[in-house]
Amino acid sequence: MTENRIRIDQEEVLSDNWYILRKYSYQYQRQDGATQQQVREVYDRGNGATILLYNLEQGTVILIRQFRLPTFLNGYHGFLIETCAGLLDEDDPETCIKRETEEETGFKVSHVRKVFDVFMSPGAVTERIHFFIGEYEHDSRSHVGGGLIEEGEEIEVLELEFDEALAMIDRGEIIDAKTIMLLQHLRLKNIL
Ligand SMILES: Nc1nc2c(ncn2[C@@H]2O[C@H](COP(=O)(O)OP(=O)(O)O[C@H]3O[C@H](CO)[C@@H](O)[C@H](O)[C@@H]3O)[C@@H](O)[C@H]2O)c(=O)[nH]1
Ligand SMILES: [Mg+2]
Repeated sequence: MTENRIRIDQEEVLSDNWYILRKYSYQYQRQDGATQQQVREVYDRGNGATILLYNLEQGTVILIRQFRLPTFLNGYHGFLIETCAGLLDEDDPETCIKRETEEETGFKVSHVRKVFDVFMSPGAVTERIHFFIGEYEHDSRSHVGGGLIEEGEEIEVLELEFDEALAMIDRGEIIDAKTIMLLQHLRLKNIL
């Protein structure tokens, strides 16, 4: 598989509002050498970062709860439990996640560890999310968190026993992909 099997012929902006939705027309070369014209819509909202904060002594993790309209529209009550996360904007992933951690949870973290990065919805969205873990301490909390009121954020900070968070996946109470992946990562690598 090489890049030269793909030739972008046309790009049309369908919506350029908060983020950008484009329609692409491209030539796709199949494995037998035949070419095919294909059309796909792609949503570009930049890249993001997320972090699972954990405390080794207490055996706890920090998660957040906030309203997510797309989940509400798809039959859920909308108040999703997630790991802290944000869009990169102009920052590198590590700077972004440290900033988001303080904005959303109030904790200042100085050391974070990158674990992997992931395309979360590769059929439709360009976004690649950088995943981190990091230890938090109560005395490094500068405020109660909550996010930015002017951006409409109302973020509830939850401190949970790690085993309880894992049980919440089994009970269907945690249903966000990045959150499940990071909780399972801590267990798989015997970190907590
Ligand atoms: N007015 C307006 N505001 C928007 C719109 N879309 C997003 N916002 C606002 O833009 C801000 C983005 O906040 P961040 O904390 O930077 O991003 P996030 O929404 O938490 O996204 C993170 O999690 C996503 C879900 O897993 C990830 O997709 C993303 O990469 C990132 O990690 C939020 O205040 C959100 O309400 C929109 O269409 N209109
Ligand atoms: Mg966020």
